Amino acid sequence: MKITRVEPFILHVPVTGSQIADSTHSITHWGVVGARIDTDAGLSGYGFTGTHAHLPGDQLITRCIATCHAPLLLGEDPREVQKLWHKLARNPALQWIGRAGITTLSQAAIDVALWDLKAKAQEVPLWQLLGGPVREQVRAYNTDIGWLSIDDERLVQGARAAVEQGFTGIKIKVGSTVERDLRRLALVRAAIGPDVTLAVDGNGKWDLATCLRFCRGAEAQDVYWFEEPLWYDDVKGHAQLARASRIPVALGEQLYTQDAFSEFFHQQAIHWVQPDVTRMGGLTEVLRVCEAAASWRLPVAPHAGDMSQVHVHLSYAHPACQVLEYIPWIKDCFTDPAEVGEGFFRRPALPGAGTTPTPQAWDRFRQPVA
Ligand SMILES: O=C(NO)[C@H](O)[C@H](O)[C@H](O)CO
Ligand SMILES: [Mg+2]
Repeated sequence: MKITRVEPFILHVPVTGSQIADSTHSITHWGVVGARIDTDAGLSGYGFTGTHAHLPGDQLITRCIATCHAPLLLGEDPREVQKLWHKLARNPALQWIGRAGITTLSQAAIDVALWDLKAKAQEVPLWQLLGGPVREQVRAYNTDIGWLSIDDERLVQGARAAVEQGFTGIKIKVGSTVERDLRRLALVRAAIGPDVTLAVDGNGKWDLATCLRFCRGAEAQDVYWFEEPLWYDDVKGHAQLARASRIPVALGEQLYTQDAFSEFFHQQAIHWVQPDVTRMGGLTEVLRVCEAAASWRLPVAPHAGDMSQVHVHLSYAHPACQVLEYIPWIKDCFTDPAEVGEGFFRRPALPGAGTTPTPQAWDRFRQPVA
């Protein structure tokens, strides 16, 4: 099988309620920035990275796909995923301009498209290609009810509704003021009861002193994990927080390489590992991180930069994965949506990686790739 064409694409898909915010970002659409890879066997694979739908930035990624990565792929066998991952990631000219950033987001779209092709060629869902299911169910936790843009009353209503729908895990955003965030945390804990896991996510906003103050007040609410409490690259700060607080530290959605995770492992600065195929140059590097997490006996909760379209396959197939984020913004854009029923992700049925857009989504949400 040979790669005959690589076509970049951009979809901008509205978020729930037309606008959401965390401590750092406020967005109206999710950017699905990807590549369709065609082959001489008549199969096409799709992969994408996730952005905040900033079109000029998305077009930088698609230009990287079209002019830097695509020429390295034409004529290659798409099933040789490891070889092609290294060919792109270690291309001297591209490595020189970006070992982490736009080049890895561009490569993420391509690597996932290759895994999609590989699974389609074997006519199996990706979880089967990865070794088959290691669990009967993949537990979901709902992030989409916990945005900072949601007022207290609707926050409590949404949390209750999620529990009524069967969710056994919830995550709410923090990073506004400690007082406001502790108040909201207590309201949600009171609303959902003691048995639903309740995580918080700061998206890297606060400094260590603020995190310590928040954690002192939050410990009474049995917080499942404190996600991205500090700046993404601050390994020593996370290590200090992990030692000073009894709330587990989670991070990873902003890390690009296995080496970045390795530093957090070695400094014991992480309890929950949250890699993301849309940031790490694809599934190939995320699999390395899952193996490393397993060797450190740390649980994995993949981040939903893909809105769990691909990570639901990973979570069924990799023993280190324990729970998966649910954000439903883009699921209906795909022929095999990442769906949750009674608190658990449905096991995907179709061949591939869950990344094939529907014709309706393709027509409705396409943006110009410049
Ligand atoms: O942190 C996250 N999940 O854990 C979300 O991906 C971000 O909040 C969204 O991208 C909006 O910025
Ligand atoms: Mg997060």
